[in-house]
Amino acid sequence: MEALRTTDLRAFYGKAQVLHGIDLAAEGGVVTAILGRNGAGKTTLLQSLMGLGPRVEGETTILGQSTAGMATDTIARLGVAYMPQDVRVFPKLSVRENIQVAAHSVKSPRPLREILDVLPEIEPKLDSPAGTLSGGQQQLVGIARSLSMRCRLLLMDEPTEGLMPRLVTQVGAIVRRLASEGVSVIIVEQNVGLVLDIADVIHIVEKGQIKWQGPPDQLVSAQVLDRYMGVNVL
Ligand SMILES: Nc1ncnc2c1ncn2[C@@H]1O[C@H](COP(=O)(O)OP(=O)(O)OP(=O)(O)O)[C@@H](O)[C@H]1O
Repeated sequence: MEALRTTDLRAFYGKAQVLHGIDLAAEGGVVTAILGRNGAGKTTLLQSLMGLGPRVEGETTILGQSTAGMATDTIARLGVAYMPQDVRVFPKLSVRENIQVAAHSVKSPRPLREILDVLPEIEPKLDSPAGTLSGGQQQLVGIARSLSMRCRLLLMDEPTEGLMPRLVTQVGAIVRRLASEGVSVIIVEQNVGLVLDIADVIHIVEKGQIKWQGPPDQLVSAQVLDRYMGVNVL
C-alpha cells in the first residue's frame, strides 16, 4: 500500500516560502532517503508531513487518508512515527519509561524484548534516567521509542548524527529490518555512504524543490553529488 503521497506540497514560515511544490510518493517496505545541503528544506518537509511548524498548502495523503487540517497526534495515530533531529528524551524518566510512554500511544506496541534484541546497547541502561545517557545513547532511545510504536510510516531526521560508526551501521540495519516488515521509511541524512547502502530511492532537495531522484546506483555519478551536495565521492 502507498504509505505517503504529497502533491505540490508548499510550506511557508510567515511569508517566506520554504518548500516549492514537492511531489513525493513512498510505498510500504521502501526506504526513501532525502539528501540536500543545509537549509534545503529537509526538516521542513518532515515537519510539514507531521502537521508541525510551517503552514502548508498542497495535498498530502498518508496511509490512504488526506491529512489536510489534521492535528499532529491524529496523524501519528494513522501509524506515523517521527524522530526529530534533536531527539528529545524525557530526561528524568528512565529509559524503560521513555519507551513505555511511546508504546502507550499505540494499540499493539512492539514488545520490549524485541526492541532490546535489535538495540542491545540500551539494555544495561533501562533503569537509568534517560538524561544521564550520552547523546548517541539518547539517539538509540529515540529509535527504541519509534520501534515500540510499530509504525507504518517512519520519518527520521538525521538519526545517525553524532553516532559512532558501529552504531551508524546498526541504525542502517534497523532501518532495513523495518522496511522488510513493510514499514515505509523516509530518512533525512547527511551520511551519503549510509544512504547509498540502505536507500531504495534517493531524492535530492535543493531550495525547497526535488531536483533529482533515482536509485543509489544512479546517484554514484560525480555530477549529481558534486552539483547538489558539494560532495565528491570519486
Ligand atoms: N521556524 C522557522 N522559521 C522561519 N524560517 C525557518 C524556520 N525553520 C527553518 N526555517 C528556514 O527554512 C529553510 C529550510 O530549513 P530546514 O531546517 O527545513 O532545512 P534543512 O534542509 O533541514 O537544513 P539542515 O540540514 O540544516 O537541518 C531555511 O532557510 C531555514 O532558515
